[in-house]
Amino acid sequence: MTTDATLAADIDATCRLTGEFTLRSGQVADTYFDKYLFEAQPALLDRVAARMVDLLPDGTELLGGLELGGIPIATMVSAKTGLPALFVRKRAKEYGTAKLAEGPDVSGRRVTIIEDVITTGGAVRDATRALRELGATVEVVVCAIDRSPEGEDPLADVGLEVRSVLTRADLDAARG
Ligand SMILES: O=P(O)(O)OC[C@H]1O[C@H](OP(=O)(O)OP(=O)(O)O)[C@H](O)[C@@H]1O
Ligand SMILES: O=C(O)c1cc(=O)[nH]c(=O)[nH]1
Repeated sequence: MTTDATLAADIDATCRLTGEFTLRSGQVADTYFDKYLFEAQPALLDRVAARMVDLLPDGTELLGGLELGGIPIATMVSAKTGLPALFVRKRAKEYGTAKLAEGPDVSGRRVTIIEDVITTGGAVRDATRALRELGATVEVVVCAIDRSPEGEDPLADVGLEVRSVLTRADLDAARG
């Protein structure tokens, strides 16, 4: 098990923006965690990925990184574990291989989704349904930041367990 006592404070100091932000869900928030600001820093990305390795469920066969922000994280976790990565598009490409999930075939494989931020769970829900339609078994998402309302289980409706490196409460508590 990796311990990283300052990760929450370091991510918060790097990523927290304040202002008025329209989120993917259409919600308007006064706080935004810009994941690209930690993903762009290899040492921080490495620390987040190290924590994710500990959170991966046994039996994971493929790491499904969601476009766009989940992809660098999934790649780093893949490098640490040797598990193959998938690069999961929001929409299938309309030419060439026309794939939604780039990389190995997912049919019959156990995919753990790797995501950057969860707010309502909408993006992860869409990807879960799409991967299941392709024949994957999807039971767990590992995310860097879970900012969904405390005590709620945003993906229970699709039977998905959320495992997060950091919650909104962790980031608020670590705020300098
Ligand atoms: O839980 P939700 O309410 O769906 O919100 C979280 C999603 O919103 C962002 O996606 P966006 O499309 O903005 O991200 P990208 O920059 O990774 O493409 C974020 O990366 C999550 O995928
Ligand atoms: O819900 C979102 O769209 C969202 C929230 C957030 O804090 N960071 C992010 O990248 N997306």
